[in-house]
This record gives sequence, structure tokens and C-alpha cells, in this order.
Amino acid sequence: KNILQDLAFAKQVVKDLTSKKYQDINFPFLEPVDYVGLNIPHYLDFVKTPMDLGTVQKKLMNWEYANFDEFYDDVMLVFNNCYAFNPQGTDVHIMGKSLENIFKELMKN
Ligand SMILES: Cc1ccc(Nc2c(-c3ccc(O)cc3)nc3c(C)cccn23)cc1
Repeated sequence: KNILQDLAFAKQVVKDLTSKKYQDINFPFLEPVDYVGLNIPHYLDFVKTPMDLGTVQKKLMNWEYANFDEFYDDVMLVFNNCYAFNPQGTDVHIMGKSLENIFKELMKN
């Protein structure tokens, strides 16, 4: 695949992940974590590089990814940040795992 086809595929994957179809599990990941509003001021002690799917979409639109792997790494950063902060068994951790599984399935296409 060339970079243009990779970008088009990446945009479709993020469009799907952020769609209403998964609205019950994607909402904590659509925008930057609002650690003030969520009253978790210590969030940045756990997470050195915040990332969210909205920011990934913006980076795709602005040609900020040199290759598909950089896109993939940012999406996995969203999930790994989630697991670093939200302990196993918590709702948000479980939502992250569910959405990550959907992401991995979409990547098989
Ligand atoms: C006291 C407390 C405990 C856990 C949370 N997690 C959390 C997160 C979150 C998502 C990604 C991430 O990397 C970190 C946090 N998003 C939310 C939302 C949207 C509602 C409720 C809880 N949420 C919030 C407050």
C-alpha cells in the first residue's frame, strides 16, 4: 500500500471507532482527557503523553503522520494511557479494552 491508501484507511478506522455505533464505549476517548473537569489533577503524573482519538483525527487531517505505524502508535497510546490510569476492572479500563479489540479487528481488513 502507498501512504495515500494507508491514510485513507486510517481515517476510515478512526471514523468507525469514534462513530455512534460504539458510543457506549468510545466517549472517554473522543477528546483530550479533561483531568480538571474529571477532578483527576494527578492524571499527568501517570500519563506523560496524553492522546485521544479526536487528536488522532486532527493529526491525520493535518498530515502529521509520516507513515501508518505512527498513526497506529498514537491510537495504542490512547489505550495504554487509559490502562495506566484506570485500574483493571474499572468501567473505563473495560471500555478501553473493548474499543482496543474493535480497533484490532478493523486493522485486519
Ligand atoms: C476519579 C476518576 C477515576 C477515573 C476516571 N476515568 C475516566 C476517564 C479517563 C479516560 C482515559 C484516561 O486515560 C484516563 C481517564 N474518562 C472518564 C469519563 C469520560 C467519565 C468518567 C470517568 N472517566 C475519571 C475520574
